[in-house]
Parts: sequence; C-alpha cells; structure tokens
Amino acid sequence: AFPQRVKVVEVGPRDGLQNEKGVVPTPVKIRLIDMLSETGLPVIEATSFVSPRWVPQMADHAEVMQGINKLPGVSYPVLTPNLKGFQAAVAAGAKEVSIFGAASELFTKKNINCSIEESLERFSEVMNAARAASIPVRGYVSCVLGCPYEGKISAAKVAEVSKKMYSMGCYEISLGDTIGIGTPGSMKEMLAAVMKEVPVGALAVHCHDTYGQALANILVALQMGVSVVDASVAGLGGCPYAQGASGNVATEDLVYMLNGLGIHTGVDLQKLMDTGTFICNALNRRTNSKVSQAACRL
Ligand SMILES: CC(C)(COP(=O)([O-])OP(=O)([O-])OC[C@H]1O[C@@H](n2cnc3c(N)ncnc32)[C@H](O)[C@@H]1OP(=O)([O-])[O-])[C@@H](O)C(=O)NCCC(=O)NCCSC(=O)C[C@@](C)(O)CC(=O)[O-]
Repeated sequence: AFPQRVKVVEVGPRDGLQNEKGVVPTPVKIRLIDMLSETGLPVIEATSFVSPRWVPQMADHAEVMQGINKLPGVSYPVLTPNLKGFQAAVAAGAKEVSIFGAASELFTKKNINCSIEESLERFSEVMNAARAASIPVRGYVSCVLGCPYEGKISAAKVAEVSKKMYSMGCYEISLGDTIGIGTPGSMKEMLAAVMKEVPVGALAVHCHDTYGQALANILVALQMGVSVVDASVAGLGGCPYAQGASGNVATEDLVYMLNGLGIHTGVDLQKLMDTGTFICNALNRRTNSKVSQAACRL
C-alpha cells in the first residue's frame, strides 16, 4: 500500500546549483529559495557549508542563509561535512543540518577526503555539537545503488553505513542513488536490506535520473512504505564528485506522479512549475522536468 502523504524534500538550491559550471549570483539563489518557499514544500535544502576550494558554487552559503525569507513551518537544512561546517552553519542561522557519508570507500575519499571510518568519526563530532544545540541532523548515504569509482555496492554495506548513521542520532537517512544507475529491482533489494536495520519511517530516497529510472525507483520505494522523497526543481543538478551524473528527479514530475496516485504533498504544482521556469531562465538552460516540457507544448 502507498503512504497517504509524502514529504517532498527539495534539494535543487544545493544539489542542483552545486553542479552548475558558472557561479550562480547569490540574489538568484535567494529568489529561487523564496519562490520554492511559496509552493508549500515543507523542506528546502538551502546550501552547504563545505570548503569553497572544493565546491566554489556554494561559497556564498552564509549570504544565502541570511538573505532568504524563512517561512514558518518550512525547514531549510544545510550540508555540514565536519565541525567547522557545522559551526559556520549555526552562526549563519541554520536550524537543521545534514551530514553526508557514502557506502563506497573511494567515493568517500573523492567527496570528503577521508575513509568511511574517519567520516563517521567526524560525523559523531557534528552529532555531539548538534545535540548540545538541539539541532536535528539528517544523514545521507551516497552510492546506495552503485558508485562511479567502485561500481557495484552491496546492499549489506549500505545497510551497515545506514545503521551506523541512524544509531548516531540522525532522525532520517536519505539513501542516494548518486549516479542514477539503480533499477526497481536493485532498489527493492537494497531497501529490503536497509529496512532490517533502520525503521522505514526514518528512510528517504534520493534518486538521480541519469538512466531515466528515478520515478520507477521511487514508486517501488513508496510501495515498500518510504514516505520521504528528495527531488530537485527542474531536475537541476548532479554531484561534482560523480562525473556525468545528471540531476535528481524533477520535483514537478514527482509531484505530478504523487498527485496522480492521490498522495498528499501540500505542494502547488503550478507554483512549482513557475519556479522551474524562473531558474531555467536565470541559468539559460532547458528544464529537465518532463511535466514542464509537456505543459509548454500544450
Ligand atoms: C570535507 C572537506 C572540507 C575536507 O577537505 P580537506 O581538504 O580534507 O579538509 P581539511 O580539514 O584538511 O581542511 C583543508 C582546508 O579546508 C578548510 N575547511 C575544512 N572544512 C571546511 C568547511 N566545512 N567549510 C569551509 N572550509 C573548510 C580548512 O579550514 C582548511 O583551510 P586552509 O587552512 O587550507 O585555508 C572537503 O572535502 C569538502 O568540502 N568536501 C565537500 C564535497 C561536497 O560538497 N560534495 C557535494 C555534496 S555530496 C552530494 O552531492 C551527494 C548527495 C548528498 O547529494 C547525495 C547523493 O546524491 O548521493
């Protein structure tokens, strides 16, 4: 059975814009987040407090956090890879953060320059500081259905890392198909393994659409009881450390599918499509949302 409501986590301003070739002006980012806030989305990942040498696109993190109009009832989490990032995020007004690990050693090394074991040590420092400040922490696990450097990743490894991050105190674990390589078959197998270690109510899926499988994979996750889904307006994005990976499933397409299933999201599809048009015009690119492409042709 499908869940009655789904929490849609918008990651476009972070996962989307971190991968743009050029620098996106800060006022454009702020306008994007403010427009997203008006659509009814409950969670908008705003930016990341990572090293500007690693990801220059997110160097204006503090200005973005301070410039956006934070609506009551909407949360604006930010990525924090370590204690330094956490402290900078809190100083800039963040009320929720995300730590991000992976089920692949090589990806962890390329993405955050350490081993999985070391990453968990860094995360526990963030968890301790977050607990002391009453800040909720979300945990990402990347490469859950495959890795750009290691290839196949075992479901058992995904379950092990997910369990460790959940046990540390993350309230939610977002399972990232970083390179969009999974299929409904591998998604089902991976989720079955993770659900033995982490309650399904604490799981989210984060599907990139590189191979065109994202909506199918999400549908399987919903059937298995997952009720939190990450998405990116206009399908923006990728990952700077996963070459060739395309953006997340477009939020417009996800909401369209959920509407069709009678699943409540609270998101206004028209406002979302207008926001997609705004950011695509600002970046001078074509939307990856099939729903928006279809609406333009009608
Ligand atoms: C983690 C580090 C910092 C380690 O990078 P490092 O070079 O090993 O760090 P370090 O501790 O040795 O420090 C080196 C320098 O970075 C500074 N530094 C250290 N920490 C910070 C910080 N937080 N903010 C700002 N600066 C920082 C630090 O102060 C120092 O500065 P220096 O003294 O040389 O001038 C680096 O590897 C990094 O920033 N990586 C970020 C990578 C990233 O953002 N990737 C994209 C997000 S993950 C993703 O997209 C996947 C996801 C979540 O969407 C899910 C999915 O799809 O799978």
